Amino acid sequence: MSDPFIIGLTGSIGMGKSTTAKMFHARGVPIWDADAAVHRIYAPGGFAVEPIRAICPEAIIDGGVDRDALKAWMGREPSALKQLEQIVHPLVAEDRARFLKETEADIVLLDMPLLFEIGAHEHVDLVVVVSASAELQRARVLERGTMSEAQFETILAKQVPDAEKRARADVIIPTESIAGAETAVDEVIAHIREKLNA
Ligand SMILES: CC(C)(COP(=O)(O)OP(=O)(O)OC[C@H]1O[C@@H](n2cnc3c(N)ncnc32)[C@H](O)[C@@H]1O)[C@@H](O)C(=O)NCCC(=O)NCCS
Ligand SMILES: Nc1ncnc2c1ncn2[C@@H]1O[C@H](COP(=O)(O)OP(=O)(O)OP(=O)(O)O)[C@@H](O)[C@H]1O
Repeated sequence: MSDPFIIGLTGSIGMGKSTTAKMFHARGVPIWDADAAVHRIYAPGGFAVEPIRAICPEAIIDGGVDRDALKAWMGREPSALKQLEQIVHPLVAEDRARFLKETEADIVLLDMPLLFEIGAHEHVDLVVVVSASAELQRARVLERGTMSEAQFETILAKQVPDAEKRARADVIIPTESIAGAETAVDEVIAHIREKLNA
């Protein structure tokens, strides 16, 4: 089996990556989801549990990494996110490499919030960015009720700005509406299939 065509899907927090990734999945494109990989390594027995215990023992609850405890730690320790990333990112990269090695599909999609930040855009065949207005983004994230405004700002400040992501994208998928995003997803898949069959 030859290497798959790799779509790198990214977008800032709350811009609609997961929703758009599901649209690709519904059209037969297998998905690797970076946030889901973090959930796997944070679960009881996961690869991140012991390394995180070493830097923040109170974040380990019932054998797994507790996100609320991590967020509380981030609130009082400015270097917390950086320390976490040093543990999490290499483990997530290993998870991604396993997925790419094992897949038999001709097209796959990597759903990666930090595609540009970690330089992974250089290893994909097409960079797809989901984007909507900053107002819609903020409203959607705060509506979820899982993050405070301050936590949203901390994460946002760490991410490559939306305008820069748009400028670096091969394709932008607008996520103001479901129908608009679905049309754009159909176009992306048709374009790739055309290229693969040429
Ligand atoms: C900060 C934490 C505790 C927040 O957990 P919570 O369940 O509330 O949110 P969730 O994990 O769903 O993240 C929401 C979104 O925040 C953004 N985000 C998360 N971590 C980071 C980061 N280190 N840098 C920039 N953006 C980030 C992503 O867009 C993500 O989709 C959690 O995201 C975490 O442990 N992050 C560190 C690990 C990491 O770097 N993950 C990024 C993907 S590899
Ligand atoms: N095309 C769309 N049309 C309308 N609403 C959308 C669209 N895409 C996403 N949404 C809504 O926006 C919110 C955020 O979407 P989603 O969870 O997919 O974003 P995300 O980029 O994966 O977020 P995060 O980076 O925080 O993990 C959700 O409430 C979702 O229903």
